[in-house]
Amino acid sequence: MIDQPRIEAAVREILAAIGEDPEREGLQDTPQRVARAYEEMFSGMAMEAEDVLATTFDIGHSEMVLVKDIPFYSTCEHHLVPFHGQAHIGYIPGSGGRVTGLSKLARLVDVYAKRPQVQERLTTQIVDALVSHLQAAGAIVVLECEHLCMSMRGVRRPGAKTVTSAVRGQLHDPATRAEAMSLILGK
Ligand SMILES: Nc1nc2c(ncn2[C@@H]2O[C@H](COP(=O)(O)OP(=O)(O)OP(=O)(O)O)[C@@H](O)[C@H]2O)c(=O)[nH]1
Ligand SMILES: [Zn+2]
Repeated sequence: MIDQPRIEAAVREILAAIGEDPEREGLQDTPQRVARAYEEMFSGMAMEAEDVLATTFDIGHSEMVLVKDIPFYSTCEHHLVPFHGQAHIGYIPGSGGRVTGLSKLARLVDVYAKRPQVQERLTTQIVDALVSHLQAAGAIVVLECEHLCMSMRGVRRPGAKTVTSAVRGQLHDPATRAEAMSLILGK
């Protein structure tokens, strides 16, 4: 649980610091709104990957499962502004052939995306969770993101895409990796 009164006090302070009047009508409820928004944006702080991946099915499928174009939003830990994009997640079930529900892969993204993040760590945390908690024999995660800290401020390059990838286990095999990448890129 995040400390809502503390966020509210901090937001009031920021508003005053930029020269605003936190008591003017339009801003009176803003600290509470921001606190509620942060509760959602940082909800991953209270979630564990193992809980999300606890539901598994033994359907004897030992080939790659890939869910692509999973939209997500995260928060850049350097500037506390959003970065967002699409996640592509593939894994090869472990020797028991256990797979998880497809929606759980999108939930797994949120466990780590809904925290202050950098894209590289988000990528490796997702891929490592598939190995640790789903016992996947191989896993690949590719993230394609736009960082608002690069678009709306600073270097101001809207549209620039950052692509990160991480592979584990059997996905190190060049042919398997190439198959995954062609499935991901074959839009
Ligand atoms: N590697 C990596 N860098 C990121 C990510 N998100 C933001 N950044 C970068 O973090 C860097 C922070 O650089 P600093 O020089 O400390 O901060 P800054 O003065 O605000 O930098 P500018 O954004 O260039 O104005 C910037 O280059 C951002 O583009 C990310 O997910 N991964
Ligand atoms: Zn940033």
